[in-house]
Amino acid sequence: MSDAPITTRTEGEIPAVADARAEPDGHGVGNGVGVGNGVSLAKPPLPPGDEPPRAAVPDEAQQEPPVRDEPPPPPEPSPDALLIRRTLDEIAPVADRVTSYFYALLFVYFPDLRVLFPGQMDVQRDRLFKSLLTAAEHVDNPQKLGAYLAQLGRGHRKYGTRAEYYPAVGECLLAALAQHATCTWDEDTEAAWVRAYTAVSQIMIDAADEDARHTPPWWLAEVVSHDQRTSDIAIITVRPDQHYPFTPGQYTAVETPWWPRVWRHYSFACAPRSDNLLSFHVRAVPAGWVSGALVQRARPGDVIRLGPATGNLTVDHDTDNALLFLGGGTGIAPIRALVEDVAKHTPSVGWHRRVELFYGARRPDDLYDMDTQRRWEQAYPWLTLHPVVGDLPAAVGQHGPWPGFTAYLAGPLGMVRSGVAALAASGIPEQRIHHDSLEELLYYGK
Ligand SMILES: NC(=O)C1=CN([C@@H]2O[C@H](COP(=O)(O)OP(=O)(O)OC[C@H]3O[C@@H](n4cnc5c(N)ncnc54)[C@H](O)[C@@H]3O)[C@@H](O)[C@H]2O)C=CC1
Repeated sequence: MSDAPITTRTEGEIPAVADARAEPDGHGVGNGVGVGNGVSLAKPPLPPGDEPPRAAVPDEAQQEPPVRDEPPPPPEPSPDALLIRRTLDEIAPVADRVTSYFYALLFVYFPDLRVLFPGQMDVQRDRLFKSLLTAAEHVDNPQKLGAYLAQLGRGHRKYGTRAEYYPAVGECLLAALAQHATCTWDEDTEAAWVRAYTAVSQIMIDAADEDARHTPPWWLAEVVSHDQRTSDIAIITVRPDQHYPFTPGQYTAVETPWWPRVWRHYSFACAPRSDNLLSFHVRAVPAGWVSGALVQRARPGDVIRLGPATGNLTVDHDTDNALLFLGGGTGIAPIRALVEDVAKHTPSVGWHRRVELFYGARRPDDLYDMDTQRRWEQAYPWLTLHPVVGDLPAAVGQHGPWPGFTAYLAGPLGMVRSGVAALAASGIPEQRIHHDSLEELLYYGK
């Protein structure tokens, strides 16, 4: 690999992230279908997967014509799901107004709950309401929904959420919906929402209770180093106050002492280390409360809070597919963790797994992590590094096709979106393209 980064032509500005109502991706809650009797969730449908293996047949010509393994049609939505979606369709054009009304009700009728929310109700406010709606919308997809809600319930422990708060939130949610879905709201709809909300909150409460048996709601972590890489990017290393379990590729929520109750997500930039230290790559973005504080203010000795690790951007070590890693800007952080993870699983001699690593930035100076990657390139014969200045997905597409590869992407939402399209076009099936939930990426690192 030559030292010179690949430079791709960008036609004018790279399109800004536009769609603030991104669909959840495969790691999210999926495509709600099925039953939904309110308090218990239905048996999961069979998971979609690769084409199932066909039995060996000595002479196919003598057999019955083979039955093609078509995916089964999605089950019919339940009556409750239909009613819930009807409400959601009606409120979609006025979602902002419904959100404001919901919080106004919550804080007027339950003022004690105000302290759970940050002073600035920007991102957090959107997230709570979106999560509620997402969960309600997908109440029929028990397998993915169950995992999503359990994660949500566990994640809420760091906010100080308690079981007794759920009815208050539910009451205000339904009142806000009833007030704005005037054409479709009726007794049956209300009953469907009550059943859905009861089921959703019970899963969250149970998951939080179970988690509380063995895990703290948050971790305190002392900053041990602050390495300013560019005027707006820093690599921050922290020491949690107790063992912090996570898998390479995951992320966590971070709160700084300067903006209490404002939590933002950052990926771990390392695999678990024997000294228990964790590192994060942070770019201070405009109007970024937490990112600005971490880059401009945090210094060794400061103490931040961490939520539990979450996310599914993890490498499967039971297969030996070649790996294609795409890290855009500070999105290189989880990719770093994944490369360390692969290195740990790679014997020093003999078998190895091929890794193609694309690392992109808008300007050469923004390739702030080249030192580490050059070291890797020299140490790991199985790794090929492709630094890219400019449009990363276009560069990856130009180097393709990539049949047989499994891909991992991390970076700006627009890059991940167009990266997925470029990889799909270059021969990688959708189920082998991994990235964090697009909805989550909206709130990353702000
Ligand atoms: N798990 C994840 O996916 C992680 C995501 N991030 C996110 O990554 C982002 C990194 O931002 P910066 O460092 O400012 O990166 P950046 O804006 O400098 O872009 C990095 C690379 O992505 C390309 N790119 C950017 N927007 C694009 C678009 N719309 N279409 C195609 N290519 C595009 C750029 O050309 C460049 O090669 C942050 O938004 C952060 O929140 C950060 C860490 C982990």
